[in-house]
Amino acid sequence: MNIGVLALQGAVAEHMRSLEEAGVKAVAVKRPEQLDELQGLVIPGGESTTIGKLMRKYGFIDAIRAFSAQGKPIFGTCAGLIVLANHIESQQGPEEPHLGLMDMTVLRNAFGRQRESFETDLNVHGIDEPVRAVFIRAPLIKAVGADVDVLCEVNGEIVTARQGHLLACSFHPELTDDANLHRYFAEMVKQHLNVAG
Ligand SMILES: NC(=O)CC[C@H](N)C(=O)O
Repeated sequence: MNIGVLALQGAVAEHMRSLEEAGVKAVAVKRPEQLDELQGLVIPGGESTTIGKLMRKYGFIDAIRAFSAQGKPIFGTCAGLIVLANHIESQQGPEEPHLGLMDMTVLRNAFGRQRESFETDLNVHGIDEPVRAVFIRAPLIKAVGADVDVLCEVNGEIVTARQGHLLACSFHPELTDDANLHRYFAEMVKQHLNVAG
């Protein structure tokens, strides 16, 4: 089982390390053709506008939509969550969605004003151990569609959600040495492989 990490911009090496820690072979994805050999994909944190631009430039938008249409799991963290959302808002107003795969409204830099970054332990539904999370100019999920399950909230704000084979969190799980959320994602990929045969 190979899981790719979209390697256009952002925390790529850290996600690869966390996946290896979860017992999975991780691959840095630089070309859309590589997706054919992969069973799951992580879209890392970084800067969503930059990641979106590079995805358009290198032909990743249609390729990742086709990957998702096969039911292959995708995990977006922080900017990666923004890239997955079908509605994006910022302090300046609405923005064009990038992949538009997950039915949710996200607000960029939502924790940015009060505190640029912070670290905390979270209880995520479906994971027994606490998940160590680092928030860096993090987005929050303002609203989710009927098919989306909320897995974690901080002070009443949604920070982790799942829509079937799509998982998204507004923090950086890869900047800690706990790989609990990566193990959870690896399990989603294994389950899809079992169903797909
Ligand atoms: N740590 C992050 O990925 C921050 C996301 C970034 N603030 C954005 O809006 O794209």
